[in-house]
Amino acid sequence: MKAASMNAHPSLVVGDPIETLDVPAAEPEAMVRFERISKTYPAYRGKPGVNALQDIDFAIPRGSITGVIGRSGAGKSSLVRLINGLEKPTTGRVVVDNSDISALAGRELRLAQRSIGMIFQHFNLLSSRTAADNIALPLEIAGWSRTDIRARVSELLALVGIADKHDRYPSELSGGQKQRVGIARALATRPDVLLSDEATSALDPQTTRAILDLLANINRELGVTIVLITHEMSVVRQLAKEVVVLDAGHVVESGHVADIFTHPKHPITQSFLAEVTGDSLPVSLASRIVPEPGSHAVIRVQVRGAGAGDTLLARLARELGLDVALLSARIDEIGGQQVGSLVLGIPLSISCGESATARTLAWLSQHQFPAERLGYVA
Ligand SMILES: Nc1ncnc2c1ncn2[C@@H]1O[C@H](COP(=O)(O)OP(=O)(O)OP(=O)(O)O)[C@@H](O)[C@H]1O
Repeated sequence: MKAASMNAHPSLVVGDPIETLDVPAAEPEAMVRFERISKTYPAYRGKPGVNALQDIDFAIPRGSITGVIGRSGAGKSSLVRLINGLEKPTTGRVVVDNSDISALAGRELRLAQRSIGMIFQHFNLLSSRTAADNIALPLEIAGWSRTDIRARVSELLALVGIADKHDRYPSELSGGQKQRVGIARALATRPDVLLSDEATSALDPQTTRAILDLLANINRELGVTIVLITHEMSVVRQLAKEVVVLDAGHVVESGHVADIFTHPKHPITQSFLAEVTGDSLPVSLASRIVPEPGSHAVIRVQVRGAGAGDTLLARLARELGLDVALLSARIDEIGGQQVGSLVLGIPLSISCGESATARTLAWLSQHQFPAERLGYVA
């Protein structure tokens, strides 16, 4: 096994700090590092080869919860199978906890895989085993004694909140309870990394919330690095602090969730975001917006940070002398930060006219508030 330099790709570690400091902040230590990865599935029985991943070069910080989001076929599963060594990269290497997992095979690979747990969309439990026996399986394979297995399984059932389901078979459990068994089984051998492959996609919103809360607790209390593979931005928003956006086998955007949510650059990220933040205006306001000048110009402004919306209104009044109307506001908590958008009405009085709107847009741009003009209200 080869130890790799932590500084091999300093600009590519996901999660540069949000604040600008005089002294460059220390780079977070990587738990998983993709180094110039490509993955091509060869042509097979007349089917053409597939370039599933190309130029993948980023790191997942130790102890983080990192979301990997992409549409179907973007390469998410291929990426996750490279982390646990189920697939080998065509070029490049995958370094997990300072070991090149792509170079391991046989017993060495199986040992490394014990420190990487995985949970699945359809839970993958054995129907003929009880909850306790499903959780015990990886411990049996690892050669634990019966006494140690019994104690560890009880501990794990309590950890995931289903101590009373010890003797239940999967068919007697709800989807959420089955996923709790899956999580307990994945954590049995005390892994450093937990891979979640669409683990909440088959669950209803309330159960999804409970499972994501459980994963957040596990990350906080056990320090396990969590990699969340998903096609749902709402899952990334609820749980992840870092996000990597995959499209057609390429990383198109990566960074802090709050940054990506407030300044999405790539069209695919923008389309994911529209699904959760909903650029839609309240119906009563949307129906009043017209293209011809009326009493107010309507501007939507992105804000972030506690109290940022109030501060913005106060500054517009103080610095531009404008009596701005707040037409609609939406503030959410994303990646631990308050982010949202305000829809403002800028008065078009005879004295200020269009120039007030132009001055407001210039001021917002100068102070780095992303803004767009939506039209006018009468
Ligand atoms: N074993 C394989 N052999 C050949 N092609 C494959 C194999 N596995 C995946 N692919 C192809 O690689 C591309 C990426 O697939 P992958 O499953 O990694 O994407 P994904 O983002 O996980 O998609 P989904 O969300 O639908 O599972 C797709 O074009 C897929 O058809």
